[in-house]
Amino acid sequence: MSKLFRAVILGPPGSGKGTISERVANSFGLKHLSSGDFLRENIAAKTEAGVLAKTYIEKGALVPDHVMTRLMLSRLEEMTRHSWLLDGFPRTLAQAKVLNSAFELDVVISLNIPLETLKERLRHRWIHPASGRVYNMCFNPPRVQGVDDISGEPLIQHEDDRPEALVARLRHYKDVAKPVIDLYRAKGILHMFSDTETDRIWPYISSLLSTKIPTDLGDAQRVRTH
Ligand SMILES: Nc1ncnc2c1ncn2[C@@H]1O[C@H](COP(=O)(O)OP(=O)(O)OP(=O)(O)O)[C@@H](O)[C@H]1O
Ligand SMILES: Nc1nc2c(ncn2[C@H]2C[C@H](O)[C@@H](COP(=O)(O)OP(=O)(O)O)O2)c(=O)[nH]1
Repeated sequence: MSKLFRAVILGPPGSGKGTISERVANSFGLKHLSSGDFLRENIAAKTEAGVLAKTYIEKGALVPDHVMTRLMLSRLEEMTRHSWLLDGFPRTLAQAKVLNSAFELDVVISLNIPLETLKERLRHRWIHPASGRVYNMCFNPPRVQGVDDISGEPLIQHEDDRPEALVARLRHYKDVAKPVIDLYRAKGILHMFSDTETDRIWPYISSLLSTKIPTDLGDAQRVRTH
C-alpha cells in the first residue's frame, strides 16, 4: 500500500482556499474535502447534522466543534484509502486536536492575503448554492452573468461576503485560526504563502506538493494536467 498524503489548507474568507484546492485536486489526484460544501450537502439531504448545522450557519455562526468533528471524521473514515486535502476544516484548535489524534498530516498550507484584496475578491464572488461552484466577475466569470455554467441556475452572493461584514468575519477568523496555525508551525509542517494573486502563489504550492507527495501514488490517482 503506497504511503498516502494528508494535507490541510487554511486561510481567511476569500483567500483562495477553494480555488487552490481545486487546482491541487486536479494536478495531484488528491480528494478535496471542503467543510462548507460537505455541510451544504448534509443540509440539502436534511441529515441530522445538516439540520443542526443549518441553524448555526443561518445565524452566521460557526457550527459547534463536536458537530463538525463528528461529521468530518466520519467522512474521513470513508476515505482512508485516499490522499486528501481538507479545506475549511480544522477551523478551531479543538477541531485540529481531534483531527491530529486521528490522522498524521504531512503539509498544512496557510494563505496570508491582505484585507483589501479579500474585500475586492469577495465583492465579486458569486456562488451556485446547490453545487458550491464559485465564480468571480474579475477572476473566473460565468459564461452568462449571474448564471451557473453547468446547471443554468441563478448565482447568488453570500450576505456575509459584503465588505462591511468582512471585517468582523476576519477578526473572528484571526482569533480562531491563530492557535491552529501556531500548532502546525510547532509541528514543523506549516507552509505560509502571501501574495495578492493566486496565480503567483500557485507555482510555489505546486512545487512544494511535488516534493512532498509520494511519486508512487499510482497513475490512477496522480493525474498531472498542464
Ligand atoms: N470547520 C468548521 N467549523 C465550524 N463551522 C464551519 C466549518 N466549516 C464551515 N463552517 C460553517 O459553514 C459555513 C459555510 O462554510 P464555507 O467554508 O462555505 O464558507 P465560509 O466559512 O464563509 O468560508 P469562505 O468564505 O472562506 O469560503 C461557515 O460560515 C460556517 O458557519
Ligand atoms: N481577482 C482575483 N480573484 C481571485 C483570485 N483567487 C481567487 N479569486 C476569487 C475566487 C473567489 O470568487 C474569491 C475567493 O476565492 P475562494 O477560492 O472562494 O476563497 P476561499 O473563500 O475558499 O478561501 O476570489 C485572484 O488571484 N485574483
